[in-house]
Amino acid sequence: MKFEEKEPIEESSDDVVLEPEVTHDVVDEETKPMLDYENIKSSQDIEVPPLLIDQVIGHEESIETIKKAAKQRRNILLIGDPGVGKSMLAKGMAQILPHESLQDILIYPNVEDNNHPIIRTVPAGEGKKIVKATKGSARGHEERKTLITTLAIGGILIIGFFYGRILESIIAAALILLISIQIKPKNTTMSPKLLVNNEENRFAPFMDATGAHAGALLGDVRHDPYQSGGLGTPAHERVEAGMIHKANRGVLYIDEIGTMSMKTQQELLSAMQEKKYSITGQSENSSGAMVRSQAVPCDFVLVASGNIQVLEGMHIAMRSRIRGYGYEVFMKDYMEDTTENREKLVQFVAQEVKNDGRIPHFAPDALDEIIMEAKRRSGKQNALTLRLRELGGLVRSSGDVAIEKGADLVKAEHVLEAKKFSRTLEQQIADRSIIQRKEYSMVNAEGGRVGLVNGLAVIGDRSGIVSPIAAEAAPAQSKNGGQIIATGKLGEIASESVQNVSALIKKYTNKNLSDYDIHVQFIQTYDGVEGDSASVSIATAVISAVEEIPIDQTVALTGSLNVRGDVMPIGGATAKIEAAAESGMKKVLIPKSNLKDVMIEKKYEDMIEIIPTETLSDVLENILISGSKKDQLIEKMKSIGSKVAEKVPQSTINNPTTN
Ligand SMILES: Nc1ncnc2c1ncn2[C@@H]1O[C@H](COP(=O)(O)OP(=O)(O)OP(=O)(O)O)[C@@H](O)[C@H]1O
Repeated sequence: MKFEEKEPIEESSDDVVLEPEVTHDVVDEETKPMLDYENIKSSQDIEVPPLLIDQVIGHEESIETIKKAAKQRRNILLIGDPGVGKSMLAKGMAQILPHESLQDILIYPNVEDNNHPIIRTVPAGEGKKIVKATKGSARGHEERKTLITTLAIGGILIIGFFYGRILESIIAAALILLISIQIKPKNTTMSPKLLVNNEENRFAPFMDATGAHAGALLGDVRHDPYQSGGLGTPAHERVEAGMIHKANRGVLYIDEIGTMSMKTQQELLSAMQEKKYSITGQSENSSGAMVRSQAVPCDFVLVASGNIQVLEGMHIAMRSRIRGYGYEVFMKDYMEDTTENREKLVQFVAQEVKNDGRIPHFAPDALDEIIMEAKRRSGKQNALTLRLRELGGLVRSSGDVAIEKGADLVKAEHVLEAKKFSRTLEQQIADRSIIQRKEYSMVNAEGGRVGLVNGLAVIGDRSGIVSPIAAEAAPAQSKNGGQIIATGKLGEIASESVQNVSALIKKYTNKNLSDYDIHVQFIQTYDGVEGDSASVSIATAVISAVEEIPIDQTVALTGSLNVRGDVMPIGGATAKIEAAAESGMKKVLIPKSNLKDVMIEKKYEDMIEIIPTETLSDVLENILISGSKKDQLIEKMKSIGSKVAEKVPQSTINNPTTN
């Protein structure tokens, strides 16, 4: 890794203009800057590329595909997590589509069939001129008509007064006025409406149709209550273009396309196929439904996006169309932690500051802090998160703190303060639950207890929580064998875990779980707690209950157990370890394969010992309180384990899969 190979600060510090102040409690590398900031005093010195596509960070392959697609005008399906830059890529694509061929779309009345207005396309910028010219000449006619009418009425009234025929002259004047209102110069009724105007567009249009209803997407015709007697607004004046038409020769972007109704997707599909789509009133009860324009061009590139579940709600033909005439792109949620990518993150900060326009630029120590946060949020040792919308939130709130403190530049301390108060809801719930649990002594951080284990879970994206699990084993009540009774919100997971470990328990303890009724309870669980990583904890609690060996309450644990007793990797290792430390635990057992993901804050390093585990026997050895029962159990497990290892080649044993 380039970063690992970087020289330590001692050797390069002479060259650093602004040396990062180390006033904070970040992980390991706090004593050396994350980057060599030799030539920059702050993020202000970083050049922000003018084109949006060049501002997208960490998605080089996706950008390549987008560029290729833009050249050939292909459709794109972007699948990825929220906030990784899907809509940014789509906007960027619009900027690189050829814009010389943009068109304005005009709609004209149809003298032969009023309800079937005529469509005409002209080069961008011409539309407005045409409308202006016809409106100008119509205005001239109108003015002449008003002048003639005024003169005629005035003349009649004067003659009437002169000859003493006042009543007759007023009636005649009123008649002339009525006739004049009814007569519309041909130019007024025939002047077109500019349906789509691309006059001032420097780039191909980008239309975000996310959540748009059918009318907004496909176009609509307004209702007109005064249709009879020629008093109503002419049909062509009531026609409104849809986003598909405004996106003509540009990009139509739809996020979460799977949530769109099948009917609308079907219509969208036919618009994509035909590249033109007539506008009609979307409401059946409206007079607009009688109007149907000539086909309006809608030659757009579709960029659809969403997370992987979006595919379920997507019309099969729509997906096939994208596959056949475009590309599917799966976007990454992290990038490798290299010097180059760290530099890109600095560029990202510069972009966010520029786009926000209200916050100061970032000093090198604050940039370091952002890079460190990107590392932590990735949840992996050698990675940087690409969920940049959320990281952008931290950039903005750090800027707000700096402004509040009257600082010219954002410093590391401002980022650290922003991190404290811009915690997610889940983090706040986790914090509060730790305090609450301490207050009510719900988490045991001392002594030994049979059947009670301090499991660890994650709520939301990255907030750890200690989740105690209690198990009780009683002789089976039914002749047909024991039951697994799991209470709490994770009942299903508990049952599955107990079933999975029953073979192991039989093997290691010679006890048949079907002779027992096993009660498992997740104490005080919250909605949204993920439970995959609870299986090691459940197995430990059950074995402790069955064998009556107490569990060390100063130890917390996490890990996923397979049916052979191997401890498999889990997610959110860092958050879980930090939660265990916050709750007063002295040790934490984590899967060995997760060691590389651990990036706990410095302050926790002395608070808790991290013990890697590979097998259930490693776990039990470290968590059960010593005594003859424990020694017997561990010995047995080890002897069985070594027999298995002798029979099965090592390569087949160590074949972990991620849960
Ligand atoms: N890869 C990236 N490079 C630079 N900035 C990014 C990137 N990803 C996200 N951002 C920042 O986050 C903001 C939001 O990103 P964007 O709207 O493109 O995300 P998204 O993937 O479309 O999210 P969602 O699916 O929730 O709509 C962008 O405007 C930009 O400021």
